[in-house]
Amino acid sequence: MASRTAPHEQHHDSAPPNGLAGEPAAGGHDRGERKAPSKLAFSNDNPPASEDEYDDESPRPPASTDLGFEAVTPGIDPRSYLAKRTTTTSGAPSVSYFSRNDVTIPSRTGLRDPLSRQTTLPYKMERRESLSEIRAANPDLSLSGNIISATFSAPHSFTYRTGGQWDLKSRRGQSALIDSFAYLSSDATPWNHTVVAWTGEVDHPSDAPLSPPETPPTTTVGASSLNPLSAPVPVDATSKPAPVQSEGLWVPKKDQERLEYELRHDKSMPTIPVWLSDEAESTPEGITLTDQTRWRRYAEHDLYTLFHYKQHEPSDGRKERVQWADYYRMNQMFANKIIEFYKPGDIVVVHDYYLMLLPSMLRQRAPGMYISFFLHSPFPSSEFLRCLPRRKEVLQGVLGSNLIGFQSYSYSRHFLSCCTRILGFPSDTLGIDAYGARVQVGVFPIGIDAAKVESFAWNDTVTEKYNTLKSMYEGKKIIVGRDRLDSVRGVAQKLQAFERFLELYPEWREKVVLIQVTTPTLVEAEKGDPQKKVSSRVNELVMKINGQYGSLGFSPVQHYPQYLSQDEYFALLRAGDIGLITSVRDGMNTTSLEYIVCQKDGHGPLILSEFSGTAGSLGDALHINPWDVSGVAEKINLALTMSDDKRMAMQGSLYSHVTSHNMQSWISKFIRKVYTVLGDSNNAIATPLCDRALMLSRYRDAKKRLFMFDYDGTLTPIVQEPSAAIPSERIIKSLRLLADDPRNLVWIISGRDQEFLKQHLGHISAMGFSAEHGSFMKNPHSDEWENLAEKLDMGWQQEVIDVFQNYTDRVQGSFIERKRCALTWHYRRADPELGEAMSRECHKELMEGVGTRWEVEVMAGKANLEVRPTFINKGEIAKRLVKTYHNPGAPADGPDAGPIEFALCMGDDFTDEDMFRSLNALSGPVLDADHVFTVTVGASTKVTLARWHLLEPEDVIESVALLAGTDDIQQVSEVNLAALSSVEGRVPGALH
Ligand SMILES: O=P(O)(O)OC[C@H]1O[C@@H](O)[C@H](O)[C@@H](O)[C@@H]1O
Repeated sequence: MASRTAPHEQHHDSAPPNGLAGEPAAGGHDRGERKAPSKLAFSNDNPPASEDEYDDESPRPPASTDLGFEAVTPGIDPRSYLAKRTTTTSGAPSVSYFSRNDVTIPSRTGLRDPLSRQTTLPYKMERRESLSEIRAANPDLSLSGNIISATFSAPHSFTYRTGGQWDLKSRRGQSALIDSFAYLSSDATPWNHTVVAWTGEVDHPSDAPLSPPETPPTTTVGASSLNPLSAPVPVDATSKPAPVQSEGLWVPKKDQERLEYELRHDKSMPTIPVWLSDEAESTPEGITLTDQTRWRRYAEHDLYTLFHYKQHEPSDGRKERVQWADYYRMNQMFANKIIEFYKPGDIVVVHDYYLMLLPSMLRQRAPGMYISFFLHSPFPSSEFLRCLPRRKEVLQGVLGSNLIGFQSYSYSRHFLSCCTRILGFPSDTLGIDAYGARVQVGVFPIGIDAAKVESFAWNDTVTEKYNTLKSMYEGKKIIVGRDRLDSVRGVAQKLQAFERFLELYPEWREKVVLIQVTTPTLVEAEKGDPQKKVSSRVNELVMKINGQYGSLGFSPVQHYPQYLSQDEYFALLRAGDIGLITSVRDGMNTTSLEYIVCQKDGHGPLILSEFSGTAGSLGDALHINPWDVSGVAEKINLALTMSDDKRMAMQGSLYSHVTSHNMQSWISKFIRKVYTVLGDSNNAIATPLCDRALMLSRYRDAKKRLFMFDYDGTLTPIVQEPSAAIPSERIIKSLRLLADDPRNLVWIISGRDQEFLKQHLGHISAMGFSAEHGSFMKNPHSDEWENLAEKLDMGWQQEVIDVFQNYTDRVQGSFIERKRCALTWHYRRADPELGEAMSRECHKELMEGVGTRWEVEVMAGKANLEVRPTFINKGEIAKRLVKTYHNPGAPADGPDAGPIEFALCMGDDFTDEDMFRSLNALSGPVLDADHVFTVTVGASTKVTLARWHLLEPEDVIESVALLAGTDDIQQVSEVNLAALSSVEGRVPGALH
C-alpha cells in the first residue's frame, strides 16, 4: 500500500499537545504505511462489571485491553504490561487485538495501566483480502483504504480529575459493535480504521473545576440561555434555546488536546472524539460541558421509544423542539468533525439511531462520499413511524447513504415502505430511488465474537463459579434470564409465563428455578418513573410466585437486580438448562448469542421471543410470543422434556450459526456490500438535500443577492385545476420581505401568463416577473411589461391548437390553456395512463409536424404538454438577469452596482433545467460557484442539473421563510450562523 499519512494525523501528529512535543510516540503509528502489528495480549483480570447492552440487553464479554498507547513519556512503556503472543487455531494464525481497556492518563507523566493479566484471543477470521485485491475487483471505485466509523458514544467513558488527569473506563454496552471497531483497526483487515465518537458524558469528581479561570460568568452557564446564537437549527422554525444550566464542567484546551492525542494514537482503535457543546461554551481556552445528557435526549426519548413501538403521550411540543434542535446540532457536529479529515475514497459507516441525520449532512458537504448506515435497533412499520413529527427529516437524513443495513428483514421492509408511504419515493425489495440515485437496503444481522466469548467462558474462574452454581441448585433445572430493566425487555411477561408454567405443570414445582438478573436501563426515556414501574411490577410478580410456589427452603424465582461480574455472567450462561428471552421488541439480542456459545455442549435449549431481531437468524431456537403466557409455559415444558438427540441437534445448529455468523463476518460482509453497491454502475451520485445552513450563511454574507423562483410545483404544489394553485400567505409574506430588502433582486420566472402572476403576486411591486417561459418581463418597481416575443410570427399557434383540440376530444378531462404566446395542453384531470400515452403521441405528432416548420419547442411538463417559441426560455432569462445585475466594475453608488454575491434558483420541472444550465455555465467564469444555489424540487428519481435538492414546495417555503426571517424564524436564522458556522469546513471542490 502506498505510504500515506492519515489526514487527521497530518493535522495533529507533528506537535503532540501539552508538553509532549518532541517526544515521538514510540513505534509511531503511521496508518498509511502499514498497520501496527496486532497486539496479542488481552486482559480479563479485574474487568468492569460485564453488563453489556447491545441495542438491547446483551452482556458484554470481558473488556479487552490496551488502548495501544505507546509510551508518550520516556521511561513508561505500556507494552511492558502486555504480553504479546501469537497463537494458531487449526493451522490458521489467530488474530488478536484489543478493544478496550481501563486506563488512566495522568496529567503529564505518561500512562498508568491498571491491568495485570492478559489472555490470547483466538479469532476466527474472514479471509483477509488485500486492498489491492479489493481495488482490482472494483475498478470503478477509488477506495482510499480508510474506513471511518461514526458512533454516538465512544468505546470508553471518561472521568476528568482535578490536575488534568483522565481516567478511561470501558463503556457498558454494544460490545459486538465495539469489538468490530477493534477488528477493523487490527491487521486482520486491510483497512485503516478510525472511530469518530462523542466523548459521552464526561464524569468528574465533585472537586473538578466547574468554570474556566478568569472567564466571564456567561461561559460557565448554559450558554444557550444567554446567547441566542447557540440554539436551534435551520430546519426548525420554532425551536427555542435549551434550558438554562447553572453549571458545567470546565476542561482546559490543553487537557482536551491531550486526551484527543492519546485517543487518536490508540493503535487498537484510533478514535477521534467529538466534543459536544454549544458554540459559546467552546473558547480558545477550553470547553464548558453543560447538561451533557441533552445530546442523547431526542434519540432516546423519541426515536428509541418509537422504534420499540412505545409511543409517549403527546405534549405541547416545546420540549421536543428543543431536543430535536440538540439532535440536529449533535449530528452537525459529527459531520463537521468527519469533514475535517475525510479524504475522497474513504468509506464512512454511520451507526445507529443517534446519527440518522448524519448521512445526508455528509452528502450535502461531499456529494461523492461513500456513505453507509447501519441501524442496530428495530425499525417500526410506517403506521408507527407516521406518529413521529420529524418522520420526514429522519428518513431523508438516512437516505443520504449509499447503503442502509438492518438487523432483520422485517425492519428493512418497514423502512422501504416508510420511504414510499411517507416520502413517496419508489422502492423495491432491494432499495429506494432517492434524489436521483439508488439507495440500497440490506439485512446484516450482527454477530458476536464467538471465539472470544468461548475463551472467556471456559476459564478456570468461570468453571469454579459454574460448579458452585450447579451444586447450589443440584437436582434442579435452571432457567436463565438476564435483561435490562426497561419495558421492552419483557421481564414481567417472563415472570407471568413462569408462573403459568408452574401452574400448568405441577410436576416441575420445586424442580425448576428461574435465575433472573436485571440491570438498570441505559436509556434516558426509560429511567425514572418508567423504570420504577417495571421494577415494582417485577418485584410484585417475584413475591407472588415465590409466595405461591416456594417454601421456606426454596424460592422458584431468584431475582438479582444487580450487575454481574463477567465471570459470574458466563458461569450463569453455562449453568442454564434453558435460556429464556421474552423481549417484546428488540433489535438484536446478543445475550441469546452468548448463551448459545456457552451451551456448546448442547444441553440447554434457547427459548426466544419472536419479537427479537435475533429470531430471524436463529431458526432453531424455540420461538415464543411473549404475550401468550400459556404458549411460553408450554415451550418451557417442551424444552425440559425434549429428547437429548433433538436438543443436541438444535443446539448444534445454533452453535454453528453463531460461530460462523460472527462479528468478524458481520462487519466484513457489510463493508464488502458497501463497495459492491458503490461499484454498481446504476449508482449515480445523488443530488444532495439542500444545505440550508450553508445557504443561510452565504445569503447573510452577501451584499447583493439574486433570486429566481419558478412558480408551479416550486412555490405552490401542482393541483388539479391550474387556477387553484394560489400562493399561501406564508410564501407571500416571505417573498415580500425578501423583495423589500434593497440588497435583494427577487424574480418569479414562470410558464404562467402575466394575468395570473399579476393577480396573485403583482401587489409585491418590488418583485420582477418573467411570464410564459420568458416571453414577457416586468422589472421590479415597474408596471411595464416587455414583450420579448413581439416580433415573432405566431402563425404556429393555430396549428398547435388544432392538434391539441384533437387530443382534447380524445382524452376525457383534458383541456387547453391558451396564453398570449405559449400554449399548454393539460391532462392532469384525465386518466393518468391514458393521458401519458396520448401526450407521448401528441408530442411526436407536434415534433414531426409543426416542430419542423416553426421555431418552436414542445415540452413535456407535469401532466401537460407546452409549446413555445424556441428562442425564449427560462435559461435565457436567467442569463439576462445575471448580465443586468452582476456589475463588479460599476461605480459603487450606481443603481445596479456591485457583483452578485449570492444567487438562488429554485424550480421543479424540465423548463427549469434551462435556468440551472445557464447558472452552472456562469458559475466560475462570472459568479462565485460556491455562492450559487441551484435547487430542484420534487421527484426523488429526478436527474437534474441542479446542485441541491428539496423534496416539495413546503420545503421551498420553509427555506424562503428562513432567508426572509419571517415569523419567529428570525431568531432561528440568527442562531444558525453560530451553531453551524463550521459549515465552512467543507471539502474543497465537493460541490459540482
Ligand atoms: O413554469 P411554471 O411556473 O412551473 O409553470 C409551468 C406550467 O404550469 C402549469 O400548471 C400552468 O398551467 C402552465 O401555464 C405553466 O406553464
